[in-house]
Amino acid sequence: MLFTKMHGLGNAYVIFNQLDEPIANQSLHELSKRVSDVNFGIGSDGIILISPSKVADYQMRIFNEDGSEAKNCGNGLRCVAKFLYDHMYATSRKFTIETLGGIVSVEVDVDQKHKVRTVTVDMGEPKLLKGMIPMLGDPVTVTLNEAHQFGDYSYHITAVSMGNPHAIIFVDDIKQVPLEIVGPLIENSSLFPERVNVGFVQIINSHEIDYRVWERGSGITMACGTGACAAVVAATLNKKVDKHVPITVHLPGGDLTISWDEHGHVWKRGPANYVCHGELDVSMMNTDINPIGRLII
Ligand SMILES: N[C@@H](CCC[C@H](N)C(=O)O)C(=O)O
Repeated sequence: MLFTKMHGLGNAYVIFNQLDEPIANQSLHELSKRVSDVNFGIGSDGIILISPSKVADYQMRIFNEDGSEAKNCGNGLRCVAKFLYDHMYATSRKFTIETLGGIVSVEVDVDQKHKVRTVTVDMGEPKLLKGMIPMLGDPVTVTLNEAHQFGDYSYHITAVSMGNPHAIIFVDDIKQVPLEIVGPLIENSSLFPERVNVGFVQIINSHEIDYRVWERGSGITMACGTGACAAVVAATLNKKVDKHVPITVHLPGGDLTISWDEHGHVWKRGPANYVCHGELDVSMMNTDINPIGRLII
């Protein structure tokens, strides 16, 4: 099985391209757990599969490090767009990608050698109703700065779905947040029947925020694209940043530019990068031995 490891601001995914040949029949949940393992696998925050689509130009599926499948992945979309354009599957700079969370449009920006530099994604409209997150409570109400207790910690939550669920919490000092403790507490809270991604936001000024994330199914990551979008939506709803202007989101892995426009769509622009291409020995995946990626650098 050929693979490409890529990252969006340090949020790393092992990508399997099924456009020419489907990968061997096996549990994708198990594959993701094994491949993502940093000691016995390749090491990543999850895996992504690119396949043909009946309703868009391409299809993307994403599995977290713990093997669970997610409906969307903002950083993964930029990686997939770069892969498709650089490898000449996509011949136009604009194309569409189907995710379980809906169809998104991407537009690549290329350098002089015609390689993708940054990708802009129309992430669509955020969903705010509790029933759409999903979150316990009246399904037709919005969770806006709502107080909740998680073990010893009390936080005010704004809930936003970007195809996948995010709980956004504003704090004065993001560095003081014990993310490895409160992340899993909130992720697995009974408030969120499908678990939740947990993002902490510190407002820098009206067009700049700091954001740290605990991802559902992957833990602390260097960046989360859908989470950055959710953070800007939550900051706008809570009147903490300017409306309809580009907001710079500083993440541990780098910056993203997010705009929530007057038509209700969230736009995300940022880079995507390669780590390596390699070959995974499928026969080893069918035994108890953990997979080994043979890297072709
Ligand atoms: N890192 C991703 C989100 C990946 C899925 C997420 N952990 C979930 O389970 O919803 C991004 O960049 O958006």
